[in-house]
Amino acid sequence: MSVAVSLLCNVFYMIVFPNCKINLGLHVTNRRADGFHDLETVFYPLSVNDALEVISPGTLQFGSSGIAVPGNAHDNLCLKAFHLLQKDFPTLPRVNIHLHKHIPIGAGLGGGSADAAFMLQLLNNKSQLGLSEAQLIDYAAQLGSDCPFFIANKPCYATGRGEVLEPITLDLSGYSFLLVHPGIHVSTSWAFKQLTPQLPAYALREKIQLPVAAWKGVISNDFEEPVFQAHPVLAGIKEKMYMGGAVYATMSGSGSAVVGIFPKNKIADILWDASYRVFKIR
Ligand SMILES: C[C@](O)(CO)[C@H](O)COP(=O)(O)OP(=O)(O)OC[C@H]1O[C@@H](n2ccc(N)nc2=O)[C@H](O)[C@@H]1O
Ligand SMILES: Nc1ncnc2c1ncn2[C@@H]1O[C@H](COP(=O)(O)OP(=O)(O)OP(=O)(O)O)[C@@H](O)[C@H]1O
Repeated sequence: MSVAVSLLCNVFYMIVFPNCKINLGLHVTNRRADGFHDLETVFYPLSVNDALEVISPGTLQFGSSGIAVPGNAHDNLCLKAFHLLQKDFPTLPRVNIHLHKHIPIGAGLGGGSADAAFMLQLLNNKSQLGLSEAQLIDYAAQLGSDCPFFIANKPCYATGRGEVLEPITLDLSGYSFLLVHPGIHVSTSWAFKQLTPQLPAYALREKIQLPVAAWKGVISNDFEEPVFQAHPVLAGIKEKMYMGGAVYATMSGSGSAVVGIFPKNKIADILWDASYRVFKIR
């Protein structure tokens, strides 16, 4: 490719909409020597989205609007994704990034991981880096345990740290979803420390294929016990969802978002505290 064509390829304006995930079942099975834990879970993508805008070439800049992202902007996962690729592709043109943050943070919805994974994919496509899905998953795993899932971004049974992904057939399009985040920020590393890893009492990989109506009391999230104990309001949210007709309800990841699965277009009109963030995905 000539220099002129290669430069042209790197001139782009792009907006993508990173989505969130929920965990359906989650078991922490082993504490590892590297400080992480082995787990098994089923990841399911849902359409609550951020907006990620990237302009190239530019001066390397990051700005955000919407929900305030805690911490220093230099540590934002979007920039970390850029720097990670730049290490291996030193000629990667600098980009101007704007993130509009809509996915609640510290909610177990993987929003930061989604932003990072979408950034990797965008740079790979627009700057024609030629990375395969497997290579992108390797990069994503360096940015966070939830991050590789968003490269696949389809229902997956996950093991390892969360990066060993096996796509599964799980179509929940016949249901509506209610996501409630009461504003409690749960630290993921704190949540892992509350658990004693153990082998699960049932095979999640098989039980997830049962009808959703059979999941209650079968498919569980190990984090619910300690996180509900620390924040009893969360158990109340889950209970309200069942009272409102949810077919299944669970906390997502290490919390604190609670998700209810309802019959299609039959999400109950539950009155929530005005400070809660409530999302209906019909
Ligand atoms: C709880 C889940 O959301 C379930 O999908 C994920 O396991 C969390 O993934 P994540 O937020 O991407 O987590 P990371 O950013 O990789 O790690 C944050 C911290 O959580 C703990 N951590 C995370 C993932 C894992 N498999 N074992 C861990 O022990 C570690 O203390 C780590 O320092
Ligand atoms: N683009 C980003 N969006 C959100 N958080 C970010 C971002 N970049 C860095 N962070 C940092 O990551 C932390 C957690 O982000 P995230 O929203 O992925 O957590 P979470 O909802 O608990 O997800 P998980 O399911 O991965 O635990 C925040 O406290 C924030 O400081």
